[in-house]
Amino acid sequence: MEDRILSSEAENTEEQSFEQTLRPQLLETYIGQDRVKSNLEIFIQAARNREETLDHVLLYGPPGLGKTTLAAVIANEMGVNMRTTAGPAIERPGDLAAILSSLEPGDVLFIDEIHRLPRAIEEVLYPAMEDFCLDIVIGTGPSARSVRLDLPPFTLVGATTRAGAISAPLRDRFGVLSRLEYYEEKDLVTIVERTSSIFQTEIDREGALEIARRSRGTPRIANRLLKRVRDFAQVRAEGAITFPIAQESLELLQVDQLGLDHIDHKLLRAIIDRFKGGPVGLDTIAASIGEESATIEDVYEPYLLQIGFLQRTPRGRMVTDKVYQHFKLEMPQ
Ligand SMILES: Nc1ncnc2c1ncn2[C@@H]1O[C@H](COP(=O)(O)OP(=O)(O)OP(=O)(O)O)[C@@H](O)[C@H]1O
Ligand SMILES: [Mg+2]
Repeated sequence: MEDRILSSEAENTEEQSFEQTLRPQLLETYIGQDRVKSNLEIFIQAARNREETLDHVLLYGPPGLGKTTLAAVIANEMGVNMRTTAGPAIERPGDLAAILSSLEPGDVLFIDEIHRLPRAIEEVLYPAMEDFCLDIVIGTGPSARSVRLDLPPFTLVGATTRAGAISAPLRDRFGVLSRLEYYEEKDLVTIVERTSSIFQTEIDREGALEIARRSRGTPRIANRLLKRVRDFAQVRAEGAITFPIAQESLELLQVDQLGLDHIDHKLLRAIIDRFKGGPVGLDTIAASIGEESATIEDVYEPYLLQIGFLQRTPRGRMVTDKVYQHFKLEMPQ
């Protein structure tokens, strides 16, 4: 997969530490996702009033929409500490048992990429989530026996980009399932303005709007584009970001007006030029542009489906009228 300024995944550790400084800490400063937020607000308030732990929460949705950020916000709002781990980091049941037994009462345990937990480890989680206990087998063979250990009450917050990959028994043990959506333009404008003020960079409304419009509904991309536009503004315009500055620098970065780049163009043009606009099977498209089917499905396609540029049909993918208009092409008969 190529490097891509519009990738919705975090690029490297430098970007991760940059993001860390931009994370809102409270529900009030967490922008957008109103439906998810107002539900959580009620559950958090209720749990606090009863002096109980919050129900286990599963956060799901595409990369860069704020799942990790929201997990930390939940812990902050509950006034507890958060322990963080990730599905692929837990290799043996004992690893998870060690983490669970080191929690303090009320803590949030955040498991990122929870769909990648091995099945044998998932099974350790079931009694932990349900009854706050661990079943440990001591010894082997005929003398083996199972011992039950109590755990402090805790809240599991799981995050995943692939809700469909989570097993039903695990999914059923979460009391709160929250799906994060692509952000509306107005919320991305607020995010861009907030980040600019943290950067102490001047930006006007039209400049912020132009960056928001090209950010594919994703705060991570909005912040990344802002950072590049800010560099451009410093060199060309004494630092202030205006509409023409944003527009010019995003053109240079080859991000088009809808936030599409050369990879999106390549994919869409291949369907138009080689397959008459579709329908065409995913594997055929993948072979024709030299990409993995899974990459197209998980990384390239979701946003194109979201904006109604692609459609999934039983016979494969099809481009829509909007794509012909966007490329100023004649619709085929
Ligand atoms: N609601 C929000 N308000 C303001 N900034 C946000 C919001 N959501 C996300 N961000 C910013 O976007 C960046 C990415 O968010 P985050 O890392 O939480 O996404 P994620 O969903 O966990 O992504 P991944 O699936 O890759 O783990 C962070 O820098 C964060 O500051
Ligand atoms: Mg994350």
